[in-house]
Amino acid sequence: MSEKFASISPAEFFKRNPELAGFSNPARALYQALREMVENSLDATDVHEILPSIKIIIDLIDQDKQIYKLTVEDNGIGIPPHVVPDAFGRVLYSSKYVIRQTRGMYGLGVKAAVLYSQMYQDRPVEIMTSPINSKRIYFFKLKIDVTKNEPIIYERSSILNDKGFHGTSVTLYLLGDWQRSKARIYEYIKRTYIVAPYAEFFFKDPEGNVVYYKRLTTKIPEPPKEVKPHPYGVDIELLKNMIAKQKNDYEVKDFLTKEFQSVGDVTALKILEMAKINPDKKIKSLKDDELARLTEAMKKFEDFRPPSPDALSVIGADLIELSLKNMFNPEFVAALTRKPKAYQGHPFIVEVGIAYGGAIQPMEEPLVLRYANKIPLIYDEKSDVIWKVVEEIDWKRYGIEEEQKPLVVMVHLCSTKVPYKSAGKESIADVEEIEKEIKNGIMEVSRKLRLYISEKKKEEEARKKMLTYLKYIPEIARSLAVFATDDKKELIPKVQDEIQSKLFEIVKKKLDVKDEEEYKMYRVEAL
Ligand SMILES: Nc1ncnc2c1ncn2[C@@H]1O[C@H](COP(=O)(O)OP(=O)(O)OP(=O)(O)O)[C@@H](O)[C@H]1O
Repeated sequence: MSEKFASISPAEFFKRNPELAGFSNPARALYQALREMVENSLDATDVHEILPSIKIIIDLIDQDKQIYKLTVEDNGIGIPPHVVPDAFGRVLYSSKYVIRQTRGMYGLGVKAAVLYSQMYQDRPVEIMTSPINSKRIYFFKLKIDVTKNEPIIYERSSILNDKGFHGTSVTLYLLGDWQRSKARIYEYIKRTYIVAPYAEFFFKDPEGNVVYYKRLTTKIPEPPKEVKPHPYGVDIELLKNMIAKQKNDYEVKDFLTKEFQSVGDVTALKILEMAKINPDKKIKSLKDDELARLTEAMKKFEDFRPPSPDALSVIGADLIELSLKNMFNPEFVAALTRKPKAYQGHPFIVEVGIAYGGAIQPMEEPLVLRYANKIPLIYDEKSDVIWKVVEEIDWKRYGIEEEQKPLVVMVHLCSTKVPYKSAGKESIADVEEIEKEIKNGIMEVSRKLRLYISEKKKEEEARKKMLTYLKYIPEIARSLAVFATDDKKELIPKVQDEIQSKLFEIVKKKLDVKDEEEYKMYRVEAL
C-alpha cells in the first residue's frame, strides 16, 4: 500500500493535538482557557503601566452538555479593530514575537482556546474591545477556519465610546468541567494575585460565589523594554531572516552594530575578521557559507557584554514580601531579586521569596509556588526544574528541624525566552544556568531564614534560663530576709515579700514581659 501525503495548517495541527497547548480534557480546558485570557489581559495592562482591573465570570449555560460561558474583561490597551480577527482567528499570530518579557510568547493561547471551543459547541467567540483614545468600541463574533487557518467573521459592529473606555472583553463558550477544575482555577487566580498585588481581580464562579482580591499597592513594576537580539542567541536562519527583513542593504559591519545589542565598531571588526568577511560587504550579497562563518564567529567571540536585562521586568523583593505576608500571614518573610544572568543569548533573572511559620499550614514538603514571567505554574509540578532544586535542599541546614515544615518557597524566573517544556506553559526545562541560579537564590534567601531561626532560638534559651531563676526567688528571698532582719521572726514575712517582689520585678524586666497575665502564668508555673 502506498503512503498518502498531505499538508495541514497550524490550526488543523492544534485542533488535532489540543493537549499540546494544555487542552487535554474538559477540566483542564476550562482552566487553560481562563489562563490564556487572563494572561492576555495582564500583558495588555501591567506591561503598559496600567494598573490591572480584571473581571472573570464563569457561567454554566447548558447543564446537560456541560457548556460553560467564560468571560474575561480588562482595562488594558485594547486591540486595534483591524487586527482583532487575526489575533483571535489565525494560529501563530501575535504582537509578542519581539525580544521583551511578556506572559505570551507563542501566538497560540487564545486561538487554541477558540479551536477547542468550536470542537464541542457552535457559538463563536465574542470580542469587545476599544484601544486607548479610541472613539468607538468594537464588537466581533468569529470562529477559525481550521483548514485555512483564517478567521471566519460572523458579526462585526461598533458603537460610540462616550465614556472613554479602553480595554478588552472576551467571551468564550466551551465544554468544561467545573467540579474537577475548581480547585486549580481558584489556586491559579490566587497565585496570580500573589505576584500582581497592584492588580484587582473580581471572580464569579458558576456556583454564584464571588471573590474579590483588592489592589494592595499602586506600585507597578517597571515594564520591560523591547531590545535587539544578542549575538550569542543567533543562528543561520535568524540571520537570514533579519537580512531579508532589512529595507536598506547595509554594509555588514553597520548591520552588526545597528541591529544587535552589545556590538560596537571594534567588536564588529573583530567578529568579521574571525569570519573572514570584508566589513564593507553588503548584507544582501552574503552567501550561505559566509552566513555560517559569521554565525560561528558570533558564537565563539568571548568578549560581548552579557544580554541586556532591560527587556526583563521583575516583581521586586518588596512586592513579593508584601504578597507573601498578606496571603500566608507568616511569622517570617524574606525575598530577593538576583542579578541578571544569561543562557544561550537570552537574559534571565531569578527571584526568590520565602515565608515561614505563623499561619502557614505545616507540611512534609514546603509549599512551592512556581512562576515564570509572572505566570503561576500549577500543573506538572514534579517535572519542573524549580521543584527539582527545592527537593534537593536540606532544610535542616537552615535551622528547620520540624518534620512538618510551615514553609512556603516562591521562585520566579523571568526571561525573554522561558524554556517551557510545552506550549501549555506548565513546567520549565532544566537548563543548567537557570538551575544553578535558582539554587543560589534559594540558598541566599534561606540563609536569612537561618539567621532568624537561630536568633529566635537564642532568645528562647535566654528566656528559659531566666524562667528557671524564678524558681529560686522565694528561697533566696527567705534567706535574705532572715539575714536582713537579724532573725527577728515577726519581720521576716514582710521583708521576704519586699525582696521577692523586687527580684520578680528584675526578672520581669529582663524577660521583657509586658503582659501581666503571661507573667503571672510563668510565676505560677515556676513556683
Ligand atoms: N485582552 C487583550 N488585550 C490586548 N491584546 C490582546 C488581548 N488578548 C489577545 N490580545 C492580542 O492577541 C494576540 C494573540 O493572543 P494569543 O493568546 O493567541 O497569543 P500570545 O499571547 O501572543 O502568545 P501565547 O500563545 O504564548 O499566549 C496577543 O499577542 C495580543 O496582541
